[in-house]
Amino acid sequence: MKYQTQKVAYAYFLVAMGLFAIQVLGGLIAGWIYVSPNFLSELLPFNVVRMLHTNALVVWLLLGFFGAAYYLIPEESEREIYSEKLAYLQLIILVIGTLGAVLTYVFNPFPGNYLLGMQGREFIEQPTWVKLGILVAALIFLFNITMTVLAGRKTAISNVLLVGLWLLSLLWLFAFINPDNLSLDKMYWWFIVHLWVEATWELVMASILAFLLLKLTGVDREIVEKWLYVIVSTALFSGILGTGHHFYWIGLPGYWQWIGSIFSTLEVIPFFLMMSFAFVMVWKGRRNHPNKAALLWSLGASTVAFFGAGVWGFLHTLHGVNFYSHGTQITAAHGHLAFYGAYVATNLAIMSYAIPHLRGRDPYNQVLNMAAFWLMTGGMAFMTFVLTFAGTIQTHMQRVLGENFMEVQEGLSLFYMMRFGSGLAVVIGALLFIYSMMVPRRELLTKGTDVPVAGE
Ligand code: HEM
Ligand code: HEM
Ligand SMILES: [Fe+2]
Repeated sequence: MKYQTQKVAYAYFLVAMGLFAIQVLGGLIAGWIYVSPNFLSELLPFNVVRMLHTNALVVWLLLGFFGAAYYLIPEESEREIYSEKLAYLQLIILVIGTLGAVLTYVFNPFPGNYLLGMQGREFIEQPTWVKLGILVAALIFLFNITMTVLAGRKTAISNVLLVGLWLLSLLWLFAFINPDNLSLDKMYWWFIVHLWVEATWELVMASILAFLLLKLTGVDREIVEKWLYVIVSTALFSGILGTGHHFYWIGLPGYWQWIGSIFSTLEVIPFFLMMSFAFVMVWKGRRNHPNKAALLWSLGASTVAFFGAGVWGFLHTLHGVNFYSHGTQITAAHGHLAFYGAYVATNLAIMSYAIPHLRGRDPYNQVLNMAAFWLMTGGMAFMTFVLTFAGTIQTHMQRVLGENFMEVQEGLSLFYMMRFGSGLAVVIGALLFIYSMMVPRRELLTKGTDVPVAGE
C-alpha cells in the first residue's frame, strides 16, 4: 500500500460486504414468499422484506463506491486523503442512518411522521432524518475527496469519478421534493432512480473500470483516457433525455414517448463501449498481472452490464413495447441483471483488486473468488431468463388477454420456484466471495505468515 490513508477504503468495503450478504438473503426471503405467500406474513411482510432488499442494495453499492474513491484517489492524485477522520465520520453517519432505516422499516414506530416515519416511494422509503444524514455524509465525502484531488495530480480518471459523485449527490436533493401532484412526484422520483443508474453511476463505473484496466493490463494512460471521455459523453448524451422512457404513462406530455424511445435506445452505446473497452485493453495489454480474479470481474462486469442494461433494457424501452410490458416480471428481469452486471460486479471487481493490498495478504484465494464469480453470474443469468419467460407469459395473459392479476400469478408458480433456486446459487456465491476475501489460503495459514504484496 503506497498511501496509508487508503486503508479507510477497507472499512467501507467491510460494511459493504456485510450489507451485500443481508441484501441477497433478503432477496431469497422475498423469492420464497413468491413461492409460499404466507411465509413470515406477520413478522416480516413482503413489502418490508422487499424494502430491505432494495435499500440494502443501493446503500452497499454506494459504500463500495465511496470505498473505491478512497482507495483510488490517493494513487491517482499521488496524495494522502485530505482528512482520514472525516472519512471515518462519514462512514459512522451512514451506518447510523442505515440502522435507523432498518429499525423504522421493521417496526414502523412513527407511521405518517414526516421526520421520523418511513415514506412510500420505492427505493427512497427512508425517514427524512436518514435522508438528511445521507446528505451530510455526501457533503463530507465531496469536501474530503475534492480537497484531495485539488491538491494533487489531476487525471481523467479522478476527474470523471469526481464529476459522477458530485452529480449523483446533487440529484439526491430531489429526495426532499415530494409534490402532492402524483405526476410531478413520479417525475422527480425518476430524476433520482433513473439519473443515478443511467447517467451518474455510469461515470463512476467507467472510472473504476478505467483504473482497474490501467493497473491490470498496463495499457498507456492516454489510450484509457480517450475511451473514458467517449464513454462519458455518450452516457450523458443518451442517459439524460433517456429518462423519458419512464415518462410514458405517468401523465406527462406525449412527446416523451418519442424522446424517451429514441434517447434510451442510444443508452445501449456507452454500455457497448464499456464492454469493448475492457476487451480491447486486455487484448492490447502488455502486463500479465497476477490478480486474475480482479480481471475476470472487470470483464464480467462490463459484459453482463451490456446484456442486463443494454440488451434487456432495450427489450422493453420502445413505448410500443413498454405499453404492454410496463411493471411486469420483464422489468424485474432487467432490473436484476442490470444492477448486478453494472454495479454489483464493478464493486466486487475493485474489492477483489484492492482488499488483498489493503490487508497486505497477496496472493489471496483467487480460485474461490473466481468460483464465486461463476456461481453468482450463472445464478443471476438463470434468474433473468426465468423472469423473462414469466414476464412474457404475464404480459400476454394479463395485458393482452386481460386476465385477472392473481390468477396469472398462480400460473407462474413454476417460474417462481426456479427463481428461488437460482437465487440460492447467488446467495452461496456471495458468501463464497466474502469468504475468499476474508480468509487466507490454507498454505498461508499453515506457514503462519503473510506473503508480501505481489506486483502492482
Ligand atoms: C446481487 C444480486 C441482486 C440484485 C442486484 C437485485 C436487485 C433487485 C432490484 C433492483 C429489485 C427491484 C426490482 C424492480 O423494481 O423491478 C429487486 C427485487 C427483488 N429481488 Fe432482487 N436482487 C439481487 C438478488 C436477489 C436474489 C438472490 C433473490 C432471490 C430469489 C432476489 C429476489 C428478489 C425479489 C423476489 C424481488 C421483488 C420483486 C417484486 O417486487 O416482484 N433478488 N432485486
Ligand atoms: C446499469 C444500468 C441500469 C440499471 C441498474 C437499471 C435498473 C432498472 C430498474 C431497477 C428498473 C425498475 C424500476 C422500477 O420501476 O422500480 C428499471 C426500469 C426500466 N429500465 Fe432500466 N436499468 C439500467 C439501464 C437501462 C437501459 C440502458 C435501458 C434502455 C435501453 C433501460 C430501460 C428501462 C425501462 C424501459 C424501464 C421501465 C420498465 C417498466 O416500464 O416497468 N434501463 N431499470
Ligand atoms: Fe431508466
